[in-house]
Amino acid sequence: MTTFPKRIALLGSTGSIGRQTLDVVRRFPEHFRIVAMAARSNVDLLAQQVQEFQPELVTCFADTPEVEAKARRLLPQALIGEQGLLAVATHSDADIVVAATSGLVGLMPTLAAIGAGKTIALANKETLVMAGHLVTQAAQRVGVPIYPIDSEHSAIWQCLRGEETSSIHRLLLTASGGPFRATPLEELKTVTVKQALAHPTWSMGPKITIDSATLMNKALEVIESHWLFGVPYEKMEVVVHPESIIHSMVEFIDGSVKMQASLPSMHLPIMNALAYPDRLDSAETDFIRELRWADVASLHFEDLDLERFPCFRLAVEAGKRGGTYPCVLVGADEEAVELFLTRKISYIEIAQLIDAALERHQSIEQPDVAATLDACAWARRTVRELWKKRA
Ligand SMILES: NC(=O)C1=CN([C@@H]2O[C@H](COP(=O)(O)OP(=O)(O)OC[C@H]3O[C@@H](n4cnc5c(N)ncnc54)[C@H](OP(=O)(O)O)[C@@H]3O)[C@@H](O)[C@H]2O)C=CC1
Ligand SMILES: CC(=O)[C@@H](O)[C@H](O)COP(=O)(O)O
Ligand SMILES: [Mn+2]
Repeated sequence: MTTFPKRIALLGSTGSIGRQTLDVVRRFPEHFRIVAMAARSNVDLLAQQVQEFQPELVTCFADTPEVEAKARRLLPQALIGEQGLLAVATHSDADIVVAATSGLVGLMPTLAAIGAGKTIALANKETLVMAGHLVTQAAQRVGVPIYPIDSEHSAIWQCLRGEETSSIHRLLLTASGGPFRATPLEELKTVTVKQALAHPTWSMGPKITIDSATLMNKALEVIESHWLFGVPYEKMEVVVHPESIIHSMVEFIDGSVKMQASLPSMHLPIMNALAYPDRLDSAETDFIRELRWADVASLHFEDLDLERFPCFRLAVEAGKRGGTYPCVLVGADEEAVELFLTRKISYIEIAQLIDAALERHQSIEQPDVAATLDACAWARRTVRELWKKRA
C-alpha cells in the first residue's frame, strides 16, 4: 500500500517539467510534499517556489557571479554551486527524486540518488542515453525503480502493465515531426531559431525543443526505450503523428496493439510517475482536460523522412554502436544546440557538427562514469573546435 504524502526532491524546479511537477504537487498536497529543490540561474522563480513549497533544502547552481550574488541575497539559506544537485538528489527525507534538469548535468545526481536508494522519476533522457548500462545496472543492484516521465515512455510503460517483455513484437514511438515536418528541404538551410523553437504541439525547454525540430529527440527516445524496457533496436519503430495525442504504442506478438492517448500535457505523465501504482483523479485538476471524440476523430500517421532529419539516423546508429558513441552523441548535441540557440551556426549545421564529432571519435567499450563524462566533454570541445575552424 502506498504511503502518502510521498516526499519529493526536485532537480530542475524552474524548468518546464519542474514547474509542471509543482502544479501537480500544489493540486495534490495530501499526496506529495517537496522536501528539496534545485535550479541553475532563475533565482527569482526559485525564490518564489521556496516561499510557496518551503523545502528543507534549496540549491542554486549559479553559473555566473551575478546569479550567485542574487542567490545569496534572495535565498540566503541556499546551498550554492555544483554540489547542490548531489545534495538534493540524496536528501535523507526524499522518497522519490524527479530528475528534470536539462542535458548531461542530469547523470551524476541520478546515479547518486540511485545509490541513496531513491525511486527515480526520470524526465532527463540524456542520462539513459549516455550511461544506460551504468544507470540500469545501478538501479538493479540497489533495487530502486525508474519511472519514466517522458511522454512516449510513460505511454509504453502504461501499455506494458500486466504484460511480459517476451510478448512484445515491437514498440511504436510517435513523433510530432516538429516545426519542419513539411518545410521544403531547401528552406531548412535558412530556418531561424524562432521558427525552430515554435513546436507545433508541446511547450518545453529550449534544448529539447530544438532536439524535437531535428528529430534528435526521437532518436534519444529510441535509445531511452532500449534501456528502460530492455527491447532491442530492431523491435522499435518511429511513426510521425502530428497531433501528439497517441503518445506511443506497443504491438504484441499476437497482433494486438495497445496505445495510450491523451491531450498533449506533461502533467499526466508526471502524475503517473509520482503516484504509481495509484492513479490520481484528473477531474480534480485544472490542467488536464478529458479527451473528447472530436479530439481523436481525425488523427494522422506518416512515415519518417530520414533525408529531412539526418540527426535521427546519426543518433540511432550511435545508440546501436554503443561504447562511448552515445556519450559523444549527447555531448556533441548539447554543444551544437547551444551554438544554434546563440545564433552561431545554422540549423543544418547541427547535424553536420554532430556527424563530424562522431566520425572523429575512438570509442571504448563499457565505459565507466569517468570515461562517460570524458567522452561527453571531448565531444563538446570537438564541436566547439570544429565550429571555430569553420567560422
Ligand atoms: N519539457 C518537456 O515537456 C519534456 C522534457 N523532457 C526532458 O526533461 C528534461 C528537462 O526538460 P525541460 O524541463 O524542458 O528543460 P528546461 O530547460 O525548461 O529546464 C531545465 C531545468 O534544469 C535546471 N538546470 C539546468 N542546469 C542545471 C544545473 N547545472 N544545476 C541545477 N539545475 C539546472 C534549470 O534551471 P534554471 O531554469 O534556473 O536555469 C531548469 O530548472 C530534459 O532532459 C528533457 O529532455 C522530457 C520530456 C518532455
Ligand atoms: C513531451 C515529450 O515527451 C517530448 O519529448 C515530445 O516527445 C516532443 O515532441 P516530438 O515528438 O516532436 O519530439
Ligand atoms: Mn518525449
